[in-house]
Amino acid sequence: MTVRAAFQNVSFSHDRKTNLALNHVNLDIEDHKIYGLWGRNGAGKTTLLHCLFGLIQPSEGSVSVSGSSPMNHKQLTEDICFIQENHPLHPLWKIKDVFVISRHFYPNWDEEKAVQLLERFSLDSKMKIKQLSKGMKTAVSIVIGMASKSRVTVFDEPSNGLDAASREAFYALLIEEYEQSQRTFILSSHYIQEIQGIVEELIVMKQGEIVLKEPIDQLLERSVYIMGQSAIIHEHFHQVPVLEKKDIQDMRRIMVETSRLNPPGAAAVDVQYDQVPLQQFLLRKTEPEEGRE
Ligand SMILES: Nc1ncnc2c1ncn2[C@@H]1O[C@H](COP(=O)(O)OP(=O)(O)OP(=O)(O)O)[C@@H](O)[C@H]1O
Repeated sequence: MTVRAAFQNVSFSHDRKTNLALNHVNLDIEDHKIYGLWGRNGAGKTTLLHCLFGLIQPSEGSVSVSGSSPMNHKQLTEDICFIQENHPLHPLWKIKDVFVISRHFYPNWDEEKAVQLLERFSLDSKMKIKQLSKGMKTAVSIVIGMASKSRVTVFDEPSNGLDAASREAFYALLIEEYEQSQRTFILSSHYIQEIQGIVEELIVMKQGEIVLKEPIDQLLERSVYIMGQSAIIHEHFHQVPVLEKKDIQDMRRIMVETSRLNPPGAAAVDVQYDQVPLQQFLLRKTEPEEGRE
């Protein structure tokens, strides 16, 4: 796979103090993948995306997109499109004006696609931005991202304000576009349940660091609940690192990572295994250290 963008040992502080919003981040973004970006509030996702888009310069390390630094690099707009949450659109513009501006901004702009997608969201190009609801504005920004044809397209909280039908339309569009191109998409979202069926690989941040970058299927497979009699769980799994423990009367349920799970004779033990909802697993994985059991 071709690496389209790379972070090498990137650190960044907003206040030029020791408080690092990005802490020695190393990350490769490959061509033709759908990534999810997840982290708790303040984890560093926006700062990471701003570095990728060249809006801020790392205090340390380097970022490259298609081999060049994205800082003040106008030509890179064909390689990267960043659709922010509440993407800034002038209230007096009509949607068709937005398309004219986008055509100048994105060298690979696909007007036919833009018009087609607008219809999918039941929007009229003559409508002014100020006439649009929150969800309709989000839909316009999604159309920009899709029709930009940029190699790396970032959608920050892409379903902001979208109703169920529009969300479904967005994810269907994303898959269509992904299948017909070599594009890479990054979906930054707090709603992991919504994106987990779409993304191939998940990047998880905690306190400025990348704590996980893994195919989503693998993540789902290796996070398990083990349930059984407390005494049995204790006897057979007391050496396994536990992410979460719950006792109900004489029964115990523990959350573990299977990659670390190798208890002797586990197969013969009378316990039940269950898949952990991804959100629960991620919450435990990103818990502040002192909050962990
Ligand atoms: N303009 C700023 N000035 C000072 N500190 C900032 C600024 N923007 C962000 N930070 C700090 O940088 C860290 C990372 O913030 P960032 O906005 O990148 O997180 P995030 O993961 O996008 O959070 P959220 O999910 O809440 O949007 C936080 O500790 C935050 O307090």
